[in-house]
Amino acid sequence: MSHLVLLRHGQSVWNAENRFTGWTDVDLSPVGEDEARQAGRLLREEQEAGQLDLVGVHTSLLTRAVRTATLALETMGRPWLPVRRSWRLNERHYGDLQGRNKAETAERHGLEQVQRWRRSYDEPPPPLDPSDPRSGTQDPRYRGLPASALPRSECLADVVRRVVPWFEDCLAADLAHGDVLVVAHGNSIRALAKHLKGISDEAIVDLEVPTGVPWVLRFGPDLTLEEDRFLGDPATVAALQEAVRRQAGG
Ligand SMILES: O=C(O)[C@@H](CO)OP(=O)(O)O
Repeated sequence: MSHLVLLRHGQSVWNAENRFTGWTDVDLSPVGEDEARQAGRLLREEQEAGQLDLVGVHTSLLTRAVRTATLALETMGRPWLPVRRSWRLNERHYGDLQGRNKAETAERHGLEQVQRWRRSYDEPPPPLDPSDPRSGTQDPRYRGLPASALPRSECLADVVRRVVPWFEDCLAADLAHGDVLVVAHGNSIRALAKHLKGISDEAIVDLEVPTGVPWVLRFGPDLTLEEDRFLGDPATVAALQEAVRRQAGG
């Protein structure tokens, strides 16, 4: 038996400003730092109850996930756990929407269109021009990647295509040895959950992941998913999910 904990980073500065973020490297807000520590406290309780024994951690290459992992591990009392990072866990690239306010974008393009860009499985937002200063082509963290691999916009299906090979090559082997924490982003976690829980292209539209709430998946032999639960009060988690759903309005 092993556990996979999926943790969306704490609230970022742009989450607080209700702006599309994607691959933009935005730091945690003070609220997000608190959420990361609270996630660490919940994980420590699981650990003390004998329900969790982390052997490793994975994060994306984005600062908000890196710092959330650090704060949570310090609070758990396991700052020494080995950590690996991959661009494949990055947030979905939000193309030309990156930096724009979600509610203002809905006023401009209509709520229905914005919700399709946010949640449909296969409709990517308008792409970013490679010459746009918001493009990551000069970012040293991606220097190992060919420029053609850097997305200019992604739909959730694109994220599934980059996350599933990472799960199979990297994470599945780790889970054979024990419990693993993955600190990533709303849409990379939705992509992973889609794969692990066999959620359909239609039903994935309804899955929302709140910031800073650990989501524990328990696997049996042969990586069969046996149970999954968010840590914390269910009504609070449901209210946080609803708030994410309504970020563009409605
Ligand atoms: O802006 C983003 O990168 C994501 C996560 O914050 O937004 P959304 O939840 O709208 O997909």
